[in-house]
Amino acid sequence: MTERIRVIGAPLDYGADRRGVDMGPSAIRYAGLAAELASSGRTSIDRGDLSVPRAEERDPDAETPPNGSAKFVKEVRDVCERLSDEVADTLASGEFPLVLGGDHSIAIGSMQGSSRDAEVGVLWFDAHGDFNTPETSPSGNVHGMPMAAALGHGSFADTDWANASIDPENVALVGLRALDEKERLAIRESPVTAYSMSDIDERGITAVTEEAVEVASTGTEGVHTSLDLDWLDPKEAPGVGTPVRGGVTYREAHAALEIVANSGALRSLEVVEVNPILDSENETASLAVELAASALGKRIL
Ligand SMILES: NC(=[NH2+])NCCC[C@H](N)C(=O)O
Ligand SMILES: [Mn+2]
Ligand SMILES: [Mn+2]
Repeated sequence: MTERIRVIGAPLDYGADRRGVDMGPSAIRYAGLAAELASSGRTSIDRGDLSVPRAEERDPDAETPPNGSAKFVKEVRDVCERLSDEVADTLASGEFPLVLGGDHSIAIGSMQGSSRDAEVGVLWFDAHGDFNTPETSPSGNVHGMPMAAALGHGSFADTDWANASIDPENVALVGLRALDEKERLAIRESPVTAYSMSDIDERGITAVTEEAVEVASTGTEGVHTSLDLDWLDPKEAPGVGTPVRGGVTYREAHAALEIVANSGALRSLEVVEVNPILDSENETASLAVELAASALGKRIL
C-alpha cells in the first residue's frame, strides 16, 4: 500500500439519537491522526469535512420522514451522496479513502462510492449488525440500517442513493452481540457471513478475522472496512453512543486490523461512532487513530 491517503471527514449525527458524534472527525484529528499516519510510513492529505447542516438549521418537515420509520433520512441521503462522490473520486485519483465519522449511517455513502467502479467486499467490525430496514427498525435511527441499505433491503430497494453493488456473499460481519429481533432473522436469512462474539470466544480473533477477510475478498477487487468503535468493549472505548459490554479487547482489535492490512485487500476504510461528549479524555478517538494506523500498515517492529 503506497497510495497517498485522503482523509475525508463526515460529521453526520442525524443517524443516531445521541448528539455529539458530529464532533468525531475533530476528535480523531486532535488525537494525532496525521502524525500517526506519517509514522506508519504513509503520506496523507486531509480534505476537511463534508458540510452537514447544523441541527439548529434542520428542516422541520424532515423530522417526519415519508414512511415515518427512518428519521432524518433526507439529511442522511444528502451527506451520503456527497460522500459517495468523494470516495469514488479519491479512488479514481489513485488515492486511498479514509473516512472519519460521524454516525454509522455514513457507511451507506462510503460503500456506494467504494463499489461504484469495482467489485468490492465489506468487512464490518461492530457490536451491531446495522441490518435493520425502515420497516424493521425499533428506533428509526439510520445508523442501525447501513448494511441493509447497501444491500437494498426493504424500502431501500427502491432508492438509488443507498443501494450499492455489493454481493452479500462478500460481506462479513464480525463481533456481533446486540441484534434486534427482526434484524437477527434478516441476518440469518441473508447470504452474508456473520461472526458473533461467541465465534470469537470459541475460535479466537485471528482465525475469525482471517476467515472474514477471505469471505470479503474472494473474487473481489478489494475490501471496504467499516470500523464502528462500539465493536470494542466499552471499557476500552467508552466514547460511543450505543455501548454494549462484552466486546473485543484492545489487543484483539489491533490483531484483527493487522490481519486486514496484511491481506493487501484493503480498498477503503472508515472509523465511525466516536462521540467525544461521551468519551473520557479523548481515549476512544485515540483508539480510532491507532486502529486505523494498524489497518494501514503500522507495525510494532
Ligand atoms: N451503528 C450503530 N451504533 N448502530 C446501533 C444500532 C442500534 C439498534 N440496532 C437500532 O437499530 O437502533
Ligand atoms: Mn455499533
Ligand atoms: Mn454500527
